[in-house]
Amino acid sequence: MTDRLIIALAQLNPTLGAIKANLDRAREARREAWDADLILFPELFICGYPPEDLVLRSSFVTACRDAVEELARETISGPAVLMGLPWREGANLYNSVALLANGRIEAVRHKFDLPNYGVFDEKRVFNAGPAPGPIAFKGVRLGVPICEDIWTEETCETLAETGAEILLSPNGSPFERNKDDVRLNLVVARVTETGLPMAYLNQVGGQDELVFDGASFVLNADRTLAWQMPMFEEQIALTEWRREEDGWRCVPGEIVAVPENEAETWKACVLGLRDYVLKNRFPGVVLGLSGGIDSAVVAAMAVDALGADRVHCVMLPYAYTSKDSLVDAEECAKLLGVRYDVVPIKEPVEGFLHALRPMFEGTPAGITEENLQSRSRGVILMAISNKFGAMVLTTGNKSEMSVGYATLYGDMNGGYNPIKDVYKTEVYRLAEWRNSLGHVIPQRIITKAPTAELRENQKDQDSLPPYDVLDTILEGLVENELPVEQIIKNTGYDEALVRRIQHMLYIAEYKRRQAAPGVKITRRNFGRDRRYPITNAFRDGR
Ligand SMILES: Nc1ncnc2c1ncn2[C@@H]1O[C@H](COP(=O)(O)OP(=O)(O)OC[C@H]2O[C@@H]([n+]3cccc(C(=O)O)c3)[C@H](O)[C@@H]2O)[C@@H](O)[C@H]1O
Ligand SMILES: Nc1ncnc2c1ncn2[C@@H]1O[C@H](COP(=O)(O)OP(=O)(O)OP(=O)(O)O)[C@@H](O)[C@H]1O
Ligand SMILES: NC(=O)CC[C@H](N)C(=O)O
Repeated sequence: MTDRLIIALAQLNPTLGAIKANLDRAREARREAWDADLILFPELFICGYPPEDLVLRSSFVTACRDAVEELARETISGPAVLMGLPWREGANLYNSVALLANGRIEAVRHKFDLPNYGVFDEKRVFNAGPAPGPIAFKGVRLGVPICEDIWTEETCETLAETGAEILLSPNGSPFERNKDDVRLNLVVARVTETGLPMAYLNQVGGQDELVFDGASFVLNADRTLAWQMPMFEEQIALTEWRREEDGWRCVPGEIVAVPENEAETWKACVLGLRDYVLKNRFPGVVLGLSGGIDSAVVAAMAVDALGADRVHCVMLPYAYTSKDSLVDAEECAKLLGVRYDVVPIKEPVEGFLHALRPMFEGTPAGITEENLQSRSRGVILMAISNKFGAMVLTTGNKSEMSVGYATLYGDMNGGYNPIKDVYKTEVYRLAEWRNSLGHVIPQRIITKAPTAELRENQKDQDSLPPYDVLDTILEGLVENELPVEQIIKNTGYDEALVRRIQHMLYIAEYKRRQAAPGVKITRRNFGRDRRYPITNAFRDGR
């Protein structure tokens, strides 16, 4: 029995499905933490989280098991390992953690509480394990509740009742604004109920729409914070634990400051974008830079994510593109230091109009002709992507995605959208915040009235309410699922307006189903968090 343990917390960024690379990263982490007794990895680290239906493939589960067996053999020397992997037992498949020590897999525990809400679908692919007991390691009983297991009381309570002395929780907990506070409150509750200290370890990195922020921490039994690890960065923390009269205590270590508000959102968008591009092996990104706020913010995020030399901006002017837009786009590209090209779309637009003239003869010009401009830009950006390999970024913010204010197969073209879950009012705040670190977005882009420039003197506010009004209504409808009547009562807005926005939101579902994925930053992103039918005749109170 020991009275001192060094436990390494490996807050790392796995690549989903890259089992060999993740195994190598685990080996490297073990070397870095060679003096530790034990190294803890995030939930399902060997394959990355969330593996979704990949775990339904027996070859995938076998490859994970083989990799973990290989690592186990190496634990003849150096630190023991707590490693997450999918674990098959007869007909059951569990989301598990294995203790690797003395050259073998010494113990396995399974996740008891499988999350099945929001973005999570674990009951679809995993079986719930039996209530786990502690794992004995060097004479210390370690409780290993896996992520959702700490979101309810039962697992930690069982672990405490069956003699656990320290709680070590591996997590795959995706980012949402202010979620670090939610997690801290949960851990405070579990620590209070059990009287046990807990190390909370989270994955870091982007995985499709999800961003894992890390922000791991250790809370002692007296509820004092012993460690706070960084957000959005890898780190291996060597935490020292001592047995004292009233139980185990983590010796206070580093407490790093975590970003908040715009800084937190910006970093999440940047990390989500960076990992999507790098993990899918694109050489860089290309986007249409219009001289408007959305594309300017996306370009700045892309530069922060990938470096200026991997970002290509293209201005695609037409008859309605103003002189200011041309000047602002060029200025923005200069400030960002990116490659900038101008490709006029007059000829393609006129080519389409010419081809359609016999059929369209006598019809009034309108949305159809406006969309041809957006679609010509979309075709050109995709051609640049095909030719040079860079992925197209699409730039629709959450306000626009909500009400269908974007052209399908036009400005909706693209592989990824870093601001998909960011409302327009927040896009402005992000631009101001980013400029406070270094001027990259010309001020006029932030102050001028938003316009799609698809016809003479067009302004977004011709067809939409002011964005602060729109965003308030949308937050009620999307984030909070409030009844229309409640939103009218809360805000005092015109009933017809709120009903119109609800209608626009519902009839744009078909567009969102065809939209590129983008970083989730809210409680309810358009993706897995909010699964509305496309064919939907329901309207509140009608
Ligand atoms: N339920 C459904 N299921 C499947 N498909 C459906 C559908 N309803 C319509 N459609 C199809 O979709 C077409 C309409 O969609 P679409 O072609 O995109 O065109 P639409 O939504 O009619 O027009 C685009 C809108 O976005 C605005 N816009 C465009 C570009 C940029 C910006 C900006 O500020 O960023 C704003 C523009 O002012 C206009 O209000 C229909 O013609 C039909 O083919
Ligand atoms: N003249 C243009 N040159 C290059 N890209 C353009 C141009 N106009 C539109 N785009 C692309 O289409 C997207 C949708 O733009 P649009 O100007 O229609 O509305 P927006 O949502 O206000 O965007 P932004 O604020 O970037 O202008 C832009 O973000 C940009 O990527
Ligand atoms: N992987 C999990 O079990 C995550 C679920 C948990 N509620 C979280 O977001 O942290």
